Amino acid sequence: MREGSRHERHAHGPGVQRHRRRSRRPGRPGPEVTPVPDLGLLEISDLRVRLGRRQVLRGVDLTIPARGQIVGLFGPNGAGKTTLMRCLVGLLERYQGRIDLPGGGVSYMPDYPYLYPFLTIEQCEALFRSRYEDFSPEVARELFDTLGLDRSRRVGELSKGMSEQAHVALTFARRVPLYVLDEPLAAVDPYTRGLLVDLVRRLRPPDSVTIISTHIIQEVGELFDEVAMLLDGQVLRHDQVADLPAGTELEDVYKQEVAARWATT
Ligand SMILES: Nc1ncnc2c1ncn2[C@@H]1O[C@H](COP(=O)(O)OP(=O)(O)OP(=O)(O)O)[C@@H](O)[C@H]1O
Repeated sequence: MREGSRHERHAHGPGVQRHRRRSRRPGRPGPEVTPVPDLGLLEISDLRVRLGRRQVLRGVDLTIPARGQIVGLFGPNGAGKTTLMRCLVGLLERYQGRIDLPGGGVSYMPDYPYLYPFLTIEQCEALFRSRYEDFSPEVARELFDTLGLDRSRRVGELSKGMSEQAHVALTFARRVPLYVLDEPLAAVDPYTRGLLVDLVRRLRPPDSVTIISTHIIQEVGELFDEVAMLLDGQVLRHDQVADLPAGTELEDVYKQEVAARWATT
């Protein structure tokens, strides 16, 4: 939990400019109007990050309205996925450009385990509950029950895949408009991956955005509504999965794009 706390503290740091929802005040009765959905928006404009002597992000532009969709973030090793995610959650504040997030909090799962190994899952759950007002014990219970994770077991005793499941479940048990998960499924077995995918689809808030970085493109292709491909610190392409030609294999698209880009540089 130690890292989670740190992340959350920084997730609202000064580097992140937030898009705020307008509050609605009761007014005089007026003409009947169809309410316009007050959707949040994730908007990244010309994001640039330098780490040491390396220009890691070189002008990332990405706009995603928060409509409950799941966005897959792909890209070869070193493309800048983790760096981009760290900017989004406020862990990396030294950047140029602009980030507007849907107001209301971020639930982040980094690419390494952070739960205290000496706590049971149940105790981790209690910690989340006391730490985050937006934590839903009902959603947590449904996630853990469906996954079949024994909540009385200590985190340190779990297998790698089980530990990943526990991290993912706790991440999604929070009710926030933005979920950011850095390679959450690498060690989870294919059957449970399917279960998790279904759970996330069913349980995510309808006006949220979920961003998941992964190298397992083929198997979880059906998970994503959108895919953004990052290469050399820039967004190479951003597609709605529904707009891709029928039968398109995401992995093939991705490999062709990377090969084409690297052939010209
Ligand atoms: N602290 C740092 N100092 C200098 N360079 C860094 C630092 N952290 C990351 N980098 C560099 O930034 C680039 C992007 O790294 P990042 O971890 O964002 O890539 P990634 O797309 O998440 O890669 P992977 O798929 O391997 O996880 C890499 O070239 C990496 O070496």
